[in-house]
Amino acid sequence: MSKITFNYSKALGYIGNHEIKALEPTIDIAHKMLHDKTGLGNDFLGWVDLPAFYDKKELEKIKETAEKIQNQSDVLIVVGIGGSYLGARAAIEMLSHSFYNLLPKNKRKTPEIYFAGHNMSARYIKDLLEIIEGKDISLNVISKSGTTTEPAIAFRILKAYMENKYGKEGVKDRIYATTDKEQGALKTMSEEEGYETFVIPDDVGGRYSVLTAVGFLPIAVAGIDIGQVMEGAYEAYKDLNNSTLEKNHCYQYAVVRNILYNKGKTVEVLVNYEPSLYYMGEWWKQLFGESEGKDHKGIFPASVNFSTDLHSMGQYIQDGRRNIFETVLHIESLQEEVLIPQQEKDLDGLNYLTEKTVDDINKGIFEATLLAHDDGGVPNLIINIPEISCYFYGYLVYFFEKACGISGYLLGVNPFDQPGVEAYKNNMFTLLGKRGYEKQREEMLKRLNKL
Ligand SMILES: O=P(O)(O)OC[C@H]1O[C@H](O)[C@H](O)[C@@H](O)[C@@H]1O
Repeated sequence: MSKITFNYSKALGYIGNHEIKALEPTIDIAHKMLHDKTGLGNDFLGWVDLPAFYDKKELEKIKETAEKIQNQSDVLIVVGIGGSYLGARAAIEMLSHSFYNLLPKNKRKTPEIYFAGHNMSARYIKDLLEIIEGKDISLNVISKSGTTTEPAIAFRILKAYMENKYGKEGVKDRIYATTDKEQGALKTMSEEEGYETFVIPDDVGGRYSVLTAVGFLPIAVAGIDIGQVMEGAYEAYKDLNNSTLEKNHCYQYAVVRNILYNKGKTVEVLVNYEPSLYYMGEWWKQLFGESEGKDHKGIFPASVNFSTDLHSMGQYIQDGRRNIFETVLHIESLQEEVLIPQQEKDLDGLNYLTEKTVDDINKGIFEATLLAHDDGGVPNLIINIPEISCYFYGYLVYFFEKACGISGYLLGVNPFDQPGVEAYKNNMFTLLGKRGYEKQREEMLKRLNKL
């Protein structure tokens, strides 16, 4: 089976192979820290061996429940935020029809899937309630802590809506909770209300949790083969379980991005040429942003969608401040073939392209951009993905998770905590008047010119 590979030849004008070699001993240490669980954040390394030692019974239970949801409902609502949302959305967007929810019933045997709890927009919730009106609904609420405000509020609203529709007894069979095995409000509520629960292992943090029930239940409901996803992750687990830089493309990526960072390339832009990879970029940003952005350091992860953004952000990348490098998700071969039709009168002057497919043009844009950005002073890293498939989704997820862990250790941070996200939460609780947060309220209201 072909593999995901890493190519940094378009960064060699900025870094030398000797610099990569010089990091070999450090990489060996970082590898051991991850595998022997001796580094910072070692309580959260359950994801490292997950593809080899995952709970097979749980996976079967997920498949059965997914089938049940497919049969019982027209719609699945997935409530979650951050790591309890992005991985599933990335998989469903990458591996399903581009217009999945709009497909007619005879073309899509699986439920429509909507996400909630990842924003606090009244408008979004109103519109969602309108779109699900008259349809049969199942809901998967996902929260590791079980206490995150946005999904908890969205769940409260949707739970009330569902109880009104199906009764308290009826919803027992339609609400599925994915949370900690014993802690948190969601766990307590699920026990009290009698919801079926799925467990997020203690030692797997939110942004590393897509290969557990967190990602797998919604992904399976969409009709995606989660066994194949795990197979891909397992292959990555085996391929990347060595610290030989020459062989380990994932570690090469971690090393190269750190060398570039140390040379002032502080922004990494993840590039895709397939709209279905948009949420892969969102997932990747959380993974790297929360893992590395701390102690006043870390690469700023950004993402762009080409060729759309070549007509907007392309200007900045080509010509703006030179603190950027790009990492391109390059899909080597696409199944879909769309031909460019010949026209008798060549009014738009495009007849010279009629021997080519749309994907040929997309690849042409990729190669042209690669050279242009190289000329413009932007190092380009390429991650070659043989094709868009469940298997390579799993492989890619594990590739990035491991690169992120290693990269964080190279940077000297704990890649498995996120202390920075608490700041806004504390302010919010204070301002909204949560009990126990009264102390700074007055001072905060003054700062907002509300007193
Ligand atoms: O799964 P939950 O506990 O609800 O957390 C959801 C998300 O919220 C947080 O604030 C964290 O910054 C994220 O790392 C996490 O993925």
